[in-house]
Amino acid sequence: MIKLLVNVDHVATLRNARSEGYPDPVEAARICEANGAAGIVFHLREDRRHIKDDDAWGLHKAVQGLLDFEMGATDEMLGICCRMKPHLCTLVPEKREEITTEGGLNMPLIMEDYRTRVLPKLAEAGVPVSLFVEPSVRDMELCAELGVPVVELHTGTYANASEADRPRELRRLREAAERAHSLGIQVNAGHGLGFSNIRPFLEEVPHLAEISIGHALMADALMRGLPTSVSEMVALINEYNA
Ligand SMILES: CC(=O)[C@@H](O)[C@H](O)COP(=O)(O)O
Ligand SMILES: NCC(=O)COP(=O)(O)O
Repeated sequence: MIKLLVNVDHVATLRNARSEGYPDPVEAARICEANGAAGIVFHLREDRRHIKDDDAWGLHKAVQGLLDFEMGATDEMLGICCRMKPHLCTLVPEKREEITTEGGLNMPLIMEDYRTRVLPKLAEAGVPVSLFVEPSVRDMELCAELGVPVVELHTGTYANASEADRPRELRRLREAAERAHSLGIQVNAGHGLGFSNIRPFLEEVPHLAEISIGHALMADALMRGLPTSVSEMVALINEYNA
């Protein structure tokens, strides 16, 4: 059963453009859940460019379904996440100068730090961890070595690929999903997905548990309304759950 989690970061982006206090990401989360989303994702960035700490805590209080807290693995974020105890903490590479997350974690580079500093803190707080990773078989094996229960496959390269390159990107996603599943790891996926590209992805990639969609869904919602965008995306995903 594939679940849709909606990322509400860019409700906060719109609010912050004028600092008027609206639109409210917590209210958006309520609407998403009322229209079939299984949960909510937010990314509390170090620079607080969209979601702020109060939003994060407001979401923690309001969300009835799954809450996925995306973050860079800084000591500050680990402290907040360990206090909050969301359903899932998705660790992502974060760069201040990036416009959005540009890819998955550099697995060989982070192994030692995650093994010794990051994962023990989250384990002690009882927070399940997902690593946002490139769809590569090697990286699935490194995730298994770290003992993480969940991965989120980065779908951004697929989402931005030309028609000619899409089959290759879908193959990489399929092979990574198969390897993660065979290693007993839950397969989530996200970044850059939306109505324009999700069908081939759902057709090709097996073992999906949770899909997170933010920017494209919020852009669609601006034109058609959040209840319509969310309920149509849930219905579309459910075609592949049948
Ligand atoms: C991890 C991921 O792909 C996205 O959720 C990303 O964190 C989005 O960040 P922005 O919302 O800042 O673009
Ligand atoms: N984890 C991916 C996510 O939450 C949403 O990413 P995007 O749809 O905003 O690119």
